[in-house]
Amino acid sequence: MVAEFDYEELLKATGNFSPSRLIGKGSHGSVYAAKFIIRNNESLIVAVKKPQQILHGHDHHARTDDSNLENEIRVLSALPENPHIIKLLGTSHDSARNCRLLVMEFMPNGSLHDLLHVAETPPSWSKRVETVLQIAKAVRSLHGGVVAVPPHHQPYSVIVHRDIKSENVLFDSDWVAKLADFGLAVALDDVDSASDGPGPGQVPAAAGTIGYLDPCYTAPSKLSTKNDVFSFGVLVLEIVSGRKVMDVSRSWTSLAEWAAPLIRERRLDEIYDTRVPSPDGDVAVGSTVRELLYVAASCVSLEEDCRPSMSDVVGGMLGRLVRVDRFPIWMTSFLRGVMLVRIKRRKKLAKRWRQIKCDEAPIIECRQGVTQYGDDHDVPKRNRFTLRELLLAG
Ligand SMILES: Nc1ncnc2c1ncn2[C@@H]1O[C@H](COP(=O)(O)OP(=O)(O)OP(=O)(O)O)[C@@H](O)[C@H]1O
Repeated sequence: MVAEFDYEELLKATGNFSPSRLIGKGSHGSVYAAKFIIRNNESLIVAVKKPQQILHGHDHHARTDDSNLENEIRVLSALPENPHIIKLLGTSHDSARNCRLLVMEFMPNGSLHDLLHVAETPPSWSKRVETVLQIAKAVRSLHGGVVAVPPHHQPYSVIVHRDIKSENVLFDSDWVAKLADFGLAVALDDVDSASDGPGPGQVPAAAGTIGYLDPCYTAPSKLSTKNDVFSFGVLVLEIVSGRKVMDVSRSWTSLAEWAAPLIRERRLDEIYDTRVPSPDGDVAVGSTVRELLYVAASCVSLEEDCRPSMSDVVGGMLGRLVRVDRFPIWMTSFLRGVMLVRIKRRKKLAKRWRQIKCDEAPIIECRQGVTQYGDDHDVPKRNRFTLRELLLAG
């Protein structure tokens, strides 16, 4: 059940949708910050998305184009909560324009696009790795890859986002990345793959953003989760290289076309973002970033069947990547060493690397030959270790 916000209150909270409250504009709508005073001068800021007005006919009368926004509301309200997917807070009805508005959590730290291409300080390698993993988890959950669905959630349809790009990855106040803009998303259960064309229940026309768009998605009937896997691969290349996905000022125009041959020839250092020191300066970070590029190369393969599923991507990353965000690299490497020693001693654990927990904060997630995927809470307790336990076991 989606909460209903009073339109008059939204008007007040956005200063009548004042331009000073405008935080972003897309091709389908404008997003405003709405400030509510809750109690004792405490305020809560939410983001409100309003559909675009388009000029229509000879007399150029304004008409509201709310089809994308209605689609976004439908998809977001059907999704279970996920820490890496933008949270829908509710809707509101503008009776004058006869359209609905979407109210969602406010993401104060802007988009990944701005962090990569506009911010003065480019992100560290650890931030990049963390963001890739968070987005991979978000897309995996859309594709239905989460095997352990909490009991209060209904199983849900496979959803293809169709517009995965750095502009649609937003950061919350803790710099956690979340996937946003579900205007083009399609629930595969809702469409009849036998019938192309506009209208409810029919497969929508192919759509997406140039540069991220899967070249195999040439007709409505080619709609599949593999389209998102391709866009995700491009996004990873963008994150590692710090380059824009389309750049007409260069000899190449598409990032995927430029990077894929370099990865095949193992010329990975030519792809790294040169604004930050090479990741190869640290063994753990270097191998992690190289791993990301191999994942990206398989995602942007022109053979759809060669692309991994998002479950494979997340599982592979959890199995091989070292999370370097919470502790210095030397500490994660040290803990990895300690864990290896313990594994040798305890044959029982040898085949089942899972996760090292440090005072309940996961720092290394390792899974080998294990096909069960899921978030941190899915990992059985007996395979968790605290820092104290590891040091005592040393
Ligand atoms: N919850 C939010 N918090 C903060 N800023 C946001 C939020 N949602 C969107 N924005 C900003 O508004 C911009 C436009 O939003 P969005 O991409 O959802 O609109 P759109 O019309 O669907 O875009 P597109 O042209 O990609 O279809 C985003 O790029 C982002 O900068």
